[in-house]
Amino acid sequence: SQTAISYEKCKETADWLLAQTTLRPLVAVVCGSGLGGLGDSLKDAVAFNYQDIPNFPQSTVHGHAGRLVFGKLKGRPCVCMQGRFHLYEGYPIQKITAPMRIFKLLGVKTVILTNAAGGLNEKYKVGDVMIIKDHINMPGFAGCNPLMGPNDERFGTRFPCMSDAYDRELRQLARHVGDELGFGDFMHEGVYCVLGGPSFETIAECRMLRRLGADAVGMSTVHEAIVARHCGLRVFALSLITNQAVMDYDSEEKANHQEVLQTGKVRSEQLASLVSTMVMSMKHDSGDM
Ligand SMILES: Nc1nc2ncn(CCNC(CO)CO)c2c(=O)[nH]1
Repeated sequence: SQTAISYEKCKETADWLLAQTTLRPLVAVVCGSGLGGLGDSLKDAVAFNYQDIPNFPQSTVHGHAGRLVFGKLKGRPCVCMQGRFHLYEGYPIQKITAPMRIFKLLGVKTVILTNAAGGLNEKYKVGDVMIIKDHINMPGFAGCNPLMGPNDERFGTRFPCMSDAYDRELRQLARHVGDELGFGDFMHEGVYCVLGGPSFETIAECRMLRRLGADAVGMSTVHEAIVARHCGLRVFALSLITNQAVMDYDSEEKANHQEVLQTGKVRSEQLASLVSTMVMSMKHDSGDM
């Protein structure tokens, strides 16, 4: 059901948060499975459990804390979601993406989305990082799109363009910062395909998605990116490759969540320094940070 999260509800939540902290974040970071550590590196942090925030959904997935953390990354005001929401948890898609609209009403300009994903591109190794340059919205093909239903012009236009969803400048910045930090040999740029989950994809589905041009497969991020772009936020997104999707029938490999979380631990501090260095280097003069 497309239970719309109304402008008024998002505004109520944003106003509640604005009353709780003097921080005014310009960047929001969404931490994927096992990448919640990013939120622990915020300075002068003020944290809210999702269940204490009016109209906020609750995290139900192991590896997703369920906290909204306001603080500073290298001196820049940020807000970090430790735990995000997925279709497979049974949430209406508009509940999953409501935080993007709340960030917009908080005055956030840029959203950084991170996730754990399976590698479809044979060049990718477990632990690699893929900068998302574009997405394939499989659920969207079947009408499962967060913008379905009446459009609220106060957020954005009825038919938003998605050909520029993943900000080119921020992708260039990420590649530059990655090279500076010596991460170049495990960083890639590619196409992320979202599926509903919670079952991992079959071998036939992996082979099909690869043929369709996908480099990584996951169960999140795309819905948030669409809603963020609809309301005019800049979007940067990256995937931590936590396993290689199984591509041939005689392979013994089996995707599992523990492996996803384990890989997240290995890379999370490097991802934290990539993201925090990006946040520090983002343009501020023109104020469209
Ligand atoms: N093959 C494969 N590997 C993956 N690693 C992480 N994810 C994203 C899904 N993450 C879930 C389960 O770990 C938790 O949100 C996937 C996926 O969907 N497929």
